[in-house]
Amino acid sequence: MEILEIRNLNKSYGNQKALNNISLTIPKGGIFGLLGPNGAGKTTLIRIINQIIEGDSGEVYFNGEILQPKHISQIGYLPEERGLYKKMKVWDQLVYFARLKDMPAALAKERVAFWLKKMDISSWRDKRIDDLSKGMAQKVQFISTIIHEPELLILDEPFSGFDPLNAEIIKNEIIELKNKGITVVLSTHRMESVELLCDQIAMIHRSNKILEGRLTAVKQMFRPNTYEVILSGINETLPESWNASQVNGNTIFKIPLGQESPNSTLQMLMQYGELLGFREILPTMEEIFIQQIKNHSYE
Ligand SMILES: Nc1ncnc2c1ncn2[C@@H]1O[C@H](COP(=O)(O)OP(=O)(O)OP(=O)(O)O)[C@@H](O)[C@H]1O
Repeated sequence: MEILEIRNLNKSYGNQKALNNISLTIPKGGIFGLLGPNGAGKTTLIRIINQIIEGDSGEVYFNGEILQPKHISQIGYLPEERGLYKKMKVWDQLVYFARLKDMPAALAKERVAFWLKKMDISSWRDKRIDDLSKGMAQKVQFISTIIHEPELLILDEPFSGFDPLNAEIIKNEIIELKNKGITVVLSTHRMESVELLCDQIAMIHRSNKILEGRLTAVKQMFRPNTYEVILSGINETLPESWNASQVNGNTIFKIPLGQESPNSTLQMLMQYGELLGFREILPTMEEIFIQQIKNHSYE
């Protein structure tokens, strides 16, 4: 079952096309990476899902129903440009946001106390936002996004502004939310966090969807069919084309798989020395991202 289905969505700002006939299916549960270079159209799509702006044509379905205002309370949105009331105190602000999302007052207070404690920031409850550092305010904003336990969480660059320790805390919170069954849409330029967190991805470039699929399938799709080999105790001269190098007393090189099966390649390699390592090299998301953007930039 999908939580969001986007069909043939179009949006232009004047002459500037921001979304060109985008169709996407976001399954329930799991973390969905929405990727693309600057200006691709990601924020436009996220704003349409959050009903901040409307598409020109096309449809968005939430849990099988046409997206409508009643769904807002089931969505949590952490925008890239953060927005907290600077003069308001942390506690008042979080309770206010929870109430805006239809939470009863007693439950809202209970949840705010729970999250302040969980994030280890209970001592900040009476501080005003403009007395917090950027990273501290980000933590408060993160809590404001998840306080009403939405079914769908949309996080735009959730790690920006955090030091590595706090980024790790946020990452673990995202994993915990996913494990509770919450669907997360993660928009980020940090490919290492996509690699770590996402089950599925879609890539948008110049208003068009250029790639979609499970992360593992996408990585398989772009595998270079190349293996990394580590040998020690070489007893036969290696072919020059392997371009072997010496690292810590071992010989390391890459070979293409070609027509041979991995087993017969292994047997062939064993003739050359003691085989310490043999693994398929899979492309990183960073490599796939850069390659895809380059490939689609000349169309
Ligand atoms: N309010 C607006 N008025 C006019 N053009 C806009 C507006 N918002 C976005 N655009 C244009 O629409 C296109 C898509 O922008 P969008 O903000 O959706 O991209 P993005 O993928 O979120 O980029 P980034 O990664 O930089 O945040 C861009 O060409 C942008 O200049």
